[in-house]
Amino acid sequence: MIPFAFNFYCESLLCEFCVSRYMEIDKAIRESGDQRLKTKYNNAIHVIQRALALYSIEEVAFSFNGGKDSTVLLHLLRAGYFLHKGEQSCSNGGLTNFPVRTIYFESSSAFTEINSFTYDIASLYGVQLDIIRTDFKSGLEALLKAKPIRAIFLGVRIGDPTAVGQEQFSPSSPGWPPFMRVNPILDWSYRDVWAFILTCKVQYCSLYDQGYTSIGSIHDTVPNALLCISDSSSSKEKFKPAYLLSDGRLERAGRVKKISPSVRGRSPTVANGMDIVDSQKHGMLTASVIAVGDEILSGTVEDQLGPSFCKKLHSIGWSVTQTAVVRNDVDSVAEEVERRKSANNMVFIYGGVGPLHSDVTSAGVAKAFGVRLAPDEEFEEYLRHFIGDHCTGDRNEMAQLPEGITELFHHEQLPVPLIKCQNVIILAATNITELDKEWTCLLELLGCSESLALMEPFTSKSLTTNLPDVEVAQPLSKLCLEFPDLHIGSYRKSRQEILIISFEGKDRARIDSAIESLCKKFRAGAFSETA
Ligand SMILES: Cc1cc2nc3c(=O)[nH]c(=O)nc-3n(C[C@H](O)[C@H](O)[C@H](O)COP(=O)(O)O)c2cc1C
Ligand SMILES: Nc1ncnc2c1ncn2[C@@H]1O[C@H](COP(=O)(O)OP(=O)(O)OP(=O)(O)O)[C@@H](O)[C@H]1O
Ligand SMILES: [Mg+2]
Repeated sequence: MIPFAFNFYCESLLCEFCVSRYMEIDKAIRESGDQRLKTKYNNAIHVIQRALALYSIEEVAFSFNGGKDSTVLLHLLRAGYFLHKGEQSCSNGGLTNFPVRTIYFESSSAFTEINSFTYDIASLYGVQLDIIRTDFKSGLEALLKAKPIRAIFLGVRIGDPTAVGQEQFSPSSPGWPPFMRVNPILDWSYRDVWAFILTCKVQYCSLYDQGYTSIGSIHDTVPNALLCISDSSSSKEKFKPAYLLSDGRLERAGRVKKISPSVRGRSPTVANGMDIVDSQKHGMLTASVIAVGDEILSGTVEDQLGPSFCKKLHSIGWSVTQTAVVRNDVDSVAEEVERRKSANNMVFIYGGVGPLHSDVTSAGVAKAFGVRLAPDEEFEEYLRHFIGDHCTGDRNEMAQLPEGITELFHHEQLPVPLIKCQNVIILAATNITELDKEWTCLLELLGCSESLALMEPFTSKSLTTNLPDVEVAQPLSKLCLEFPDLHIGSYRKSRQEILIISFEGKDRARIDSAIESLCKKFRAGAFSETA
């Protein structure tokens, strides 16, 4: 171990010590016989060097939190910076301290071990920490206002739920302050991370020796049960170290799912804190319909599926609370799905399904649920039948589906199964004919289940009147308050034509009472019922 005091000597003596200190990682990797690790290392160093060529040192920052991934990244950045600058900077005496601005979002719900490891490592390697004590978004907003930062290095890896849709260089999401996210270890696996740490013999947080495999906050993280050594004689459970986890895909098994208080303990199909069975009892099930397509937003293509889908849902007694069109962009899809899935019993989404770069719907749904995209063998098998073998390969993007939340529903009329991720159904339809077919299959497959229960149909009546809007407005708003179980709407076909007032609900008697109540407020004959 290099003593902490080394920093002081380094200021004046430098060179050889510094070179060896910065290059010890590079040397360890090159001397190891692990070809895969060498490739991963070279790729990561390449990304770092590219970022350092694109941005000045004042324009980059490193987001460090003492976790294993950011620990790996710290060492890669040290090596990458040295390789980028070459020995010349060492003779300038510039490499004593870690040169990249480093930010740490300190939180009271962090493990004390993580906190102290972060501080210890910072002093050991001369890392000046900028401590931020607000949430990520506002912290970054303030930081970017105060400093010229344009790119931030993160230890995000492809298996992380937050990595969905990201590449090695990914601009921050819409709604976040603008910066480039640089993810040098995006393509590293869990095993690669431990191979690096063990090969280079670098320190890591002690929690990883106690069975923790991925560390969030004290409220959502426990040791990974897969590493538990059952010991019946002792009341205290013991765990093997994190690097012994054989299946890296289960790295997050110790992360307790984040559940919002209103949803805790309820079925995943929840609307406004009321689950589908409650909603059914009250005779109202709600859905949202989301279309994904830049071409709809630019007006190049008219969305015909949305209105048709609303009619179909309405015909089985469901209430559509919202339709939306979003861009072909993972974050836009994720944001909309996240909002809609907790406010409705079901969400239906179409567009952006397929193998093209713009087909991001599955990724957006995965991100909304905080899970990753993973290859789905069953789905791949269907695709193979449908498209042929040329669609498969190492990375058949189309066969990647949100992990752990996806159910496939196959119907003989459909070439590929319908995809359901908890209360979100992804439709592959691209035109009305395909939608009609998918809808028929959906009803056959799910019409008897809670997911798409057939509800009592809506019934409606309309009145027309010559009365001016101003006269009708107030009594009509009062009526809406008196009959909250009805949809009472009013519209005209043009400014010159008569006003139409529509009443819709599930109980015809209630509609009749509402009409009677409105008519009573005006002279006889003011309204006439339309057919
Ligand atoms: C420096 C930094 C930048 C981030 N940028 C984004 C972003 O652009 N978009 C986004 O959705 N989340 C962003 N996040 C949030 C992370 O994706 C993720 O939500 C966060 O690390 C919490 O992860 P956890 O839920 O696993 O604890 C950022 C976080 C950090 C620290
Ligand atoms: N509190 C934080 N402060 C600064 N950066 C953070 C913070 N939380 C997350 N990050 C950034 O996001 C990255 C991904 O976080 P994540 O929790 O997936 O990885 P990790 O903490 O490095 O390792 P582990 O998966 O074992 O927890 C981190 O490597 C770091 O760059
Ligand atoms: Mg972590």
